[in-house]
Amino acid sequence: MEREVQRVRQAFLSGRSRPLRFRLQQLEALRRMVQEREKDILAAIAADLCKSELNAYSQEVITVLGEIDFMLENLPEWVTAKPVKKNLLTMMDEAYIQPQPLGVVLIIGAWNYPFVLIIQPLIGAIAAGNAVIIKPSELSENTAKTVAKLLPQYLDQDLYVVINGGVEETTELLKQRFDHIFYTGNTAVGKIVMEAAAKHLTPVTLELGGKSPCYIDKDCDLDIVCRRITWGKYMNCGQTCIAPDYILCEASLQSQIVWKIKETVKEFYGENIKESPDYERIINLRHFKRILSLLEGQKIALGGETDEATRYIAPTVLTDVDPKTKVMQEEIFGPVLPIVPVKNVDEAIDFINEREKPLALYVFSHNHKLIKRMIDETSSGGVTGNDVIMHFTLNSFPFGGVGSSGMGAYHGKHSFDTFSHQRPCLLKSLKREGANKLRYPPNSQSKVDWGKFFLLRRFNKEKLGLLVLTFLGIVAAVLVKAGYY
Ligand SMILES: NC(=O)c1ccc[n+]([C@@H]2O[C@H](COP(=O)([O-])OP(=O)(O)OC[C@H]3O[C@@H](n4cnc5c(N)ncnc54)[C@H](O)[C@@H]3O)[C@@H](O)[C@H]2O)c1
Ligand SMILES: CCCCCCCCCCCCCCCCCC=O
Repeated sequence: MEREVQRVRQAFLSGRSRPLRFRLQQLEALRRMVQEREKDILAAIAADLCKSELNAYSQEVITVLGEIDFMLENLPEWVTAKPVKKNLLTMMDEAYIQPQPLGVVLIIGAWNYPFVLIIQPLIGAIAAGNAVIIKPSELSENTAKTVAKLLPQYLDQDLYVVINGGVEETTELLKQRFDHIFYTGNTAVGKIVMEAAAKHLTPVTLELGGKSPCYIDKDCDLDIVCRRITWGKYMNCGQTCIAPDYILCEASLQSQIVWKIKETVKEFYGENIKESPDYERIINLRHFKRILSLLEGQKIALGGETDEATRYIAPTVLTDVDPKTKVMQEEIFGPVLPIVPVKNVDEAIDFINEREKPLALYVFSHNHKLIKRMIDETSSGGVTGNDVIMHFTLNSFPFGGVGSSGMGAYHGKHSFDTFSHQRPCLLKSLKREGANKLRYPPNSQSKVDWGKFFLLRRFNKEKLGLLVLTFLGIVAAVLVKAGYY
């Protein structure tokens, strides 16, 4: 492992990942890989998650292609140095921020969207000029193998390397020194990753999970609300980090919600859900049993049917759920939707704020003020009003958690920034030494007064201020040269 990381570091130190032209070429090659090997990629995702190729394409491949195009379009502007505002003491100098690559980045992916969750951060890391080691999830082994086979056929083989393996290999990998670690997965392992990173003072991005609430106000169109929630909850069989985890609403709305979700489930997946190409399965037996254990003692208002042999769990809704029960203590990550009755929006806000900060928050209402209030008075990684999941699709948004749902963010420019160091560069001349005397010892009250004047004085009108400051700067330089202080 150590030798492999060393090899990637040597490739980074060669400097070839840095030029803009190289980054663009690699991103184009990655796009070619996705286009030319689409069938292999879709077949691998389908095998891992019992997912139709159409769904694999719309949930994973579209996102990846969109992200590559966005990078190719904007990268030339992002990599250029950005001049910054100067003060009087540096007004004759060159001052700019130059984004630079961090070095060797480790990307650890999760199994639930096994392709996009490693390739989307990879796009950002390449765009920022880094070398990358990718560790896909061992639970989605078909996608892991396919990515390991395809990437070296299209990308620089020494700069971008896939290492496959489970806990043992990841543990070994985490002992190595990286310049950034980007981890997607559960919160418990997130802590392990952060602890390992701390040994080398390596910065981390942690894309974690949590229980994302969904508040339904009585002033709304329940048909539409339930259709949108049904889509986001049961997509990928509930195994989506930003799926609505549970519903908060007034008790009287419950029966209507159950009825409308039931109708929508029929509309989406047909009479025989097991036969639907749009309904996936639970990833493995451990998760299947974990989700079943969450149903114990609950009032099942819809679904509840299961089949261990195929790891099938029907779209399920629980009503009158007690917040103290197990289903409300952990992220469900399966097709089970508890409804917890609350009296009103105040109680819903308190309920959310008494718990860990979620990755996403959803609020449905015709009342725009109520939605704004919910946003103002709570915290979560992201929010969507009157829909679910969709904020993930906008790559101008930073995607990430807050508190126990994660730290750092990515997508689009935010990925580029995550994998870059914003380096402040100040280029002075060895001339004009007279003005510099102000800061050299011995210090004096008049030097401090001039310093206060140059650095702290504010002028209302920017242009006028600059003119006055320029004039005063010249006067000061003359005074300094003439030895007046
Ligand atoms: N925020 C996001 O973007 C996002 C996306 C997808 C999933 N998630 C969250 O991830 C969770 C589901 O994923 P998961 O954790 O089951 O995925 P997982 O089991 O695939 O684990 C994630 C990664 O961690 C590694 N890993 C597992 N145990 C480890 C250990 N002891 N030491 C070091 N590495 C280890 C695995 O090899 C894998 O690569 C959910 O909580 C979900 O909300 C978050
Ligand atoms: C039929 C064409 C529809 C076009 C696409 C519609 C938007 C699809 C959005 C899918 C979003 C997938 C979410 C992936 C979340 C991954 C992170 C968490 O697990």
